[in-house]
Amino acid sequence: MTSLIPPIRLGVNVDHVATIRNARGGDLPDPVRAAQLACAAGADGITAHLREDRRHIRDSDMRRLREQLTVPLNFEMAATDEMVAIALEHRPHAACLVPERREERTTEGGLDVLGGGIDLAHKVQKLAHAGIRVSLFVASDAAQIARAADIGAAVIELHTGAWCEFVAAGETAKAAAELARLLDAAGQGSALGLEIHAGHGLDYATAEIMAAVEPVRELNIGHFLIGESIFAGLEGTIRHMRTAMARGRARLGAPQAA
Ligand SMILES: CC(=O)[C@@H](O)[C@H](O)COP(=O)(O)O
Ligand SMILES: NCC(=O)COP(=O)(O)O
Repeated sequence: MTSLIPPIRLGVNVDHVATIRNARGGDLPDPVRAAQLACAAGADGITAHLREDRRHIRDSDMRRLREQLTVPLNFEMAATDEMVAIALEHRPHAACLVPERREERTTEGGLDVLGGGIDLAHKVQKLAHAGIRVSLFVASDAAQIARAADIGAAVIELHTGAWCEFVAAGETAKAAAELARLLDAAGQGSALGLEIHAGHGLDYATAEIMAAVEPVRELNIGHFLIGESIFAGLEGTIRHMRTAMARGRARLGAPQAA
């Protein structure tokens, strides 16, 4: 019997290989080498976020990733004219539009799709017309998700950061409430015809849980994988993550409790 469970992809985010490189300047460790190793170990795609302040990924990294990778490249970018021009130059497989604040330590909250108005809609259309699959990085907010579908995004990536923080802090009630919001958002987005991705702050345990959410088709994971690879190596870490995701996905095919 063939399985009807849709597969789930793993996108490996190599930003924080560049963070370590940039701590000393120079060229090592090379995020492109990490991307190639990640692919050899089972990543389905690579994600890189070219921040406006270039704190980790550099313009030359984007160019080299685009030239040297054979798997899909997911270019995370702020919704600015500068980043749209760079995306149009490199034509990655996907562009994920994310909110960006210079003073933040990492991406806080989702993109304000409603507040982005017609300007954001035009940017989405421009990228899509160039053959780039457009994803919007959003919070679990029904109005923002509805607007993402209205302006022609193909994908939403749900921000799992708050949920992961509650899980890590042992705040079980808050974690359960946030997970319920993520599940609702995944269901809503899928019903609107959007492909659903999820990411931010995921580790083995939280990725396993997300992999068991049927509409979720891709997880993008970086900080945990790069950190863990110090202890277990990048290849071993990615294989371990794939096993955790497969275990979560397999639950969809298991008999459900009455
Ligand atoms: C959009 C997102 O959740 C991640 O790609 C994140 O931006 C990783 O990079 P930072 O750690 O710089 O936020
Ligand atoms: N879009 C999320 C991503 O690419 C990775 O986020 P993180 O695992 O580095 O927090």
